[in-house]
Amino acid sequence: MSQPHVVPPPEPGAGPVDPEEELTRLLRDLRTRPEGLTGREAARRLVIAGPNELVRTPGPPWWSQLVAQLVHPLALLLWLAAVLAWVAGTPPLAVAIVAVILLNALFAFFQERHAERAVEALSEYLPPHATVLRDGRPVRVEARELVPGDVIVVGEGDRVSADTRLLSGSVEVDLSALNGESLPVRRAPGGASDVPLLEATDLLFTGTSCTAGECRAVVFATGMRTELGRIAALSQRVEHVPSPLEVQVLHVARLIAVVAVAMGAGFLVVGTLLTGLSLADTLSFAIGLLVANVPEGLLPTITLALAVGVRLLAREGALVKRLSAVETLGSTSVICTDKTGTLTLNRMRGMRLWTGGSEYDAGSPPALPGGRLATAMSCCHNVSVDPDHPDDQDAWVGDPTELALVRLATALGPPEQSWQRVTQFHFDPTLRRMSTLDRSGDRLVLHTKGAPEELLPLCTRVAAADGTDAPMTGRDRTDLDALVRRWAADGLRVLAVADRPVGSVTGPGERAETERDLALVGLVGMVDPPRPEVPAAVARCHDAGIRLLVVTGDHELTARRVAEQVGIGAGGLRVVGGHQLDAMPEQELDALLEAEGEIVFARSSPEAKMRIADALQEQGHVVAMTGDGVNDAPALRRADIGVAMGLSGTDVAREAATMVLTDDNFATVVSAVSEGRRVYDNVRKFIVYIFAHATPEVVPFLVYAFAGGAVPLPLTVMQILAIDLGTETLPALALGREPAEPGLMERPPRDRSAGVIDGPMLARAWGLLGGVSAVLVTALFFATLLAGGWSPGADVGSGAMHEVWRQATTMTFLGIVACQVGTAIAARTTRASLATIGFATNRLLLWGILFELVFAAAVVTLPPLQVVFGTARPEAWQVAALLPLPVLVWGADELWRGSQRRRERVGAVAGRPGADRAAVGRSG
Ligand SMILES: Nc1ncnc2c1ncn2[C@@H]1O[C@H](COP(=O)(O)OP(=O)(O)OP(=O)(O)O)[C@@H](O)[C@H]1O
Repeated sequence: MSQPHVVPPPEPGAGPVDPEEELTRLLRDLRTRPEGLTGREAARRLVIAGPNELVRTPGPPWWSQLVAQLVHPLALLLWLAAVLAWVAGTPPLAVAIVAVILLNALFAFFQERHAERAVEALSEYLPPHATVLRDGRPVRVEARELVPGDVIVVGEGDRVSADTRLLSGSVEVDLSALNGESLPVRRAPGGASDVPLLEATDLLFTGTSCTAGECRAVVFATGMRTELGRIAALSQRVEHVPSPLEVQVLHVARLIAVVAVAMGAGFLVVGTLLTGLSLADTLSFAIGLLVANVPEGLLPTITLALAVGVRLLAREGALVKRLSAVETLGSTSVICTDKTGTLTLNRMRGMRLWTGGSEYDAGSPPALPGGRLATAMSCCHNVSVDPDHPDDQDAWVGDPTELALVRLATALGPPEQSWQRVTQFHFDPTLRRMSTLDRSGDRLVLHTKGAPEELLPLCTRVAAADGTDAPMTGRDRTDLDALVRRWAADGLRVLAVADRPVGSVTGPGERAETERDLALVGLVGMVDPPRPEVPAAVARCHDAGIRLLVVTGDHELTARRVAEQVGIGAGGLRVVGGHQLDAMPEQELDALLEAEGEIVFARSSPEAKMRIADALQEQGHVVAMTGDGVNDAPALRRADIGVAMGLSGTDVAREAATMVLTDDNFATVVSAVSEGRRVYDNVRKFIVYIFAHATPEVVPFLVYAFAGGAVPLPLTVMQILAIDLGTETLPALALGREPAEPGLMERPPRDRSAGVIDGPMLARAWGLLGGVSAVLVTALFFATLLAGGWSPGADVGSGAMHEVWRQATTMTFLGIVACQVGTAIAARTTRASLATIGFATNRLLLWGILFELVFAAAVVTLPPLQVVFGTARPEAWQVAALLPLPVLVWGADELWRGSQRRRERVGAVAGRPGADRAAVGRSG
């Protein structure tokens, strides 16, 4: 025999526990019983043993994160600029650039920490839960409250929250979290004890999940004393994986940096050869171009915008696990949703009843005390009833379908005998039925319920009103079929209920052998009303060009009716049955999915979800897929956005999903898509804003360079720094918080392959906004020079002309600031007019602009800053000349957007709404 595996004592003073010792000894060592602990004892142990939590391994220290910000490629470029400035004999400039690098790194560092915390905080919204016996009763507690000695109940889809030894029942578990092995293994009490701990067949470990079955197990280790805790190197930190958006922007930023370097180097040549400037002058000038073009704050600002999106989504009931999911959500083009609980309320109520050959209204059921239907319904379920208040139906906990059946059974009248469960065959979503084997005295009866299509073929007899069985004839089958279809067409979920006396107990492996030769005892039709908010959410999807597919386990007609009730398939609805889909070749499925209209996939299996997701993705769609069961996990992983249900979903599905809905509501998926679109739009808005300054900063330089010495330098490098890293920062951040633009959910989804930065957007930023600004500030520069008596070629190096030149560069600086105010207001919308969104709807931006103005005023009026930035106090007429600038820049853009909207309307009238709207939606 191998060494016993000894787990450290659960509490000080107690002896070590060997989880594989004989069960009674283990229970004694843990000072517990198969009925578990009392609530008071558990509370006491919690204080001593501490919460059942894994201590997180710390990530890299804060300073290493900060250093990383100092050495990323764009920062290295700035370091290069600083060195060049030093070499060129302009130490103040070098110092200024180093200051910029440091400030920039700090800014990025704090933004990223902020973003990380936003994602980490999500785990607090969704604490794992466990069902534990306390005072002999199953209660649901947070997993952190489990203590050694607790007896927990583990069911299908649950994540195991502590290291435990099985007491009763049997389960299949997925150990992949511990050993990477993805095939589920069976665990049951008993078994050899001389195997490695992880292979013991009667132990369950933290982090594994139950894929089938149900069991009770006693906790022998919690928190860091568990196997998972011991392998504590398993870091649980949320890693920041750059989102596709960030990667794209990084590429563009690098490209721009290369262009900036090329421009700087080019200017070095042009400047020295053509204009006869000194090398030092051209060098500092080239540095200016470089600094002007490098989009320093862009990446951290995007990360922050995504993190803010994550937090807002959490408030709306959608917990997103990855930052990048926010942007993917925005491009969702197909939502595959299940029906029960997502489109409907998942509040089942029995409506109709068929038994003994007659149909009844379930509201006034026949009194059938001891009837076989009532007996079967009250035996075949996993609803838990509070033993102290068995009649309090509101306190019953369980699957809504089963709750409805148990309530109906109670209304029909209590069974004559009391029944004890011997074993059960769990509800299997592929077989669509469940059975229990129950004993009453020496009678052993199998009770089965499930989808009629699955159960009726297994029935050979029908129970008559007097309780006797008659053979099921072909005629019976036709009539029953018609009845099921009639009820389903009214939107009812129909379940068939059957029984069979059994000779002897069979093992769980013999399901097919046991579930046969059944007698049908009744049919039940249940209603599950649609959620009131769903029709509006469906309409929003349709406006937004998002297609909806219902993938449900329910009957075709039931699913069709519910889909129609909420407006799915208003423009054509096709219903595909499970068998039909299974037999469908891939090309046919592709053709079906490519065709117009919406589809209900009824009686579908979890595997079907995978097929559908795959086919849609291959067609270039971005697919959001909802699911709640264990078997849904692969499809949830496969979809672009796997959406699990927080309330009714299993732990396994929640883990596989990218997004968890805390309210299980379809409408929340749609809100999340809208939030994703908003965040993506806002990222584009601040890119437009940040890029727009490049033209007015570069053009004056080019004028200077190509004037061959006749025109003095219109803007100093220090002034460029004051704009890029001073005045402009807060408005850019504020644009990331812009509210959703009208029409956000009325345009088609973004093309999966469309870049965040595209031609039209650059044309708007550099050409329109930047171009107008460049003309205006250059005019202002010349106007100031000419008003001061300057003539081309005049020496501005000293004397009165030097003062005039300082004023002129100050006006270029202030002109760019004023134009950027106009740009910020223009960039707030991509298509809509300012009037439709309202001037004051982004308060943060107004504060940002105020900061910008105060900062600029300080730079030109405070003497120490005047020295640093080479500025002069402007005169009154010059300040007055700045006032129209924001209006002119914004006005030009407003006119352009107006013309775009007109074109779009014309396009819509011409019958090409999609194409044109898509183009406009993409243009910056
Ligand atoms: N607890 C149960 N016992 C027996 N049969 C059930 C039970 N729950 C559901 N069924 C049957 O199995 C069918 C499929 O159920 P399943 O839970 O897989 O899908 P669903 O909840 O109807 O659909 P959706 O995938 O839209 O949530 C149901 O239509 C019903 O006939």
